[in-house]
Amino acid sequence: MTSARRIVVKVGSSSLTTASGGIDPERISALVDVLAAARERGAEVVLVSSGAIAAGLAPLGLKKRPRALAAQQAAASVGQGLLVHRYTEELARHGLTAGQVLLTLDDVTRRSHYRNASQTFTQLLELGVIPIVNENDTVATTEIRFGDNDRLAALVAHLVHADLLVLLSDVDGLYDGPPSRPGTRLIAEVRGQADLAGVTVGSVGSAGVGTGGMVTKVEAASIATGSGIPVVLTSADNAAAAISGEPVGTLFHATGKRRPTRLLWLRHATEGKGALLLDAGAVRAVVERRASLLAAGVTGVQGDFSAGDPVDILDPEGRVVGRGLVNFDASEIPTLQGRSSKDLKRELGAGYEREVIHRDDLVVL
Ligand SMILES: Nc1ncnc2c1ncn2[C@@H]1O[C@H](COP(=O)(O)OP(=O)(O)O)[C@@H](O)[C@H]1O
Ligand SMILES: N[C@@H](CCC(=O)OP(=O)(O)O)C(=O)O
Repeated sequence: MTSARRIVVKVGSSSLTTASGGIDPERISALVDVLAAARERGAEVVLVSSGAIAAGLAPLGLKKRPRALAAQQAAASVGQGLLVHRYTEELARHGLTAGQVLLTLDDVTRRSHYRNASQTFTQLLELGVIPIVNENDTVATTEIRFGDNDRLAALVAHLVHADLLVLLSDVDGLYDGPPSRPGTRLIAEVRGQADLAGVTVGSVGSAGVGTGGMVTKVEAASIATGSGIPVVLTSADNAAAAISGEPVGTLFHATGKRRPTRLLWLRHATEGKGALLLDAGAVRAVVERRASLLAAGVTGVQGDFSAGDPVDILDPEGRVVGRGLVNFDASEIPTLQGRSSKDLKRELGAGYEREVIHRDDLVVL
């Protein structure tokens, strides 16, 4: 870990705000000092920072995080600029440059968009810029929202081929139960699911500015470690130690190997915009042989989706067995289902010979 060259650091709203809820410039300044020191040692750093909504509250005269999505989006719109301005000023003290990257789910699941995001990160890092990432809250509707920056950070870590993901929160690690309960103990290392068996993972802390609490952090750790990236979860006060590889907080060891990034997004970040029902033979082909899904094995369609959208695939009992990017609109499926590719080509033309979902665009869940 001491040799981590490319590090994604995620900081939560709870670590950036004052007791009264606004953005705390001193905490941003302290974090930037740590990131600059890491850069000085030759590490490349990507920062995923929450805090746009929190930063927008005071200028709008709001006392706490609003409930309605539109009001949160307005707060984020006001706050994001202020937040990035703070980072830009603080990084400039160290002669460093900030670059803002705002992502929605749609930006990274569609193949062309995903490539754009990847190229942008590569270019920014080559230029020595510190990318500051957040969800594009102002345009993210429920369908295209990640909803929490913990998962976003895990997916970004994978996208940029990071060696380490550091999740900074207002708690110094994962405890075996919500730390407000007396007697809970810090878990220093997690080597796999078994180590989480007796752990009660609770929701947001007392300040109420964060989203998702420990649940989304443990999920993020599982996404990252499952594809070969170790994760350190600790408080922002321990950021320097965590980035330098000192044993602080909770270390989640890598458990799996790297997989194609786009499929990781498809598995962990998307929800199906509809569903395709499969017969038993198609389920076997897709799940066991990892084959493409052909029209012949489709028995029904649910929902209203367009070609390119993620859809769930269901077995004859209605259980979700996979998710993929579909090649046809929902309205076209009834004409195609149950028919062989040859048949479709003869009757409808060569454009209809293609798979309903190509195996490269499909994950088995
Ligand atoms: N098992 C647990 N271990 C540690 N913290 C927990 C646990 N269960 C719930 N929490 C709560 O999760 C909170 C952190 O999540 P959150 O408020 O979403 O922070 P952030 O803004 O950093 O994303 C902590 O303040 C803590 O109270
Ligand atoms: N995108 C939102 C933060 C979403 C989020 O996950 O917040 P947090 O749980 O504090 O990391 C914002 O900038 O306010």
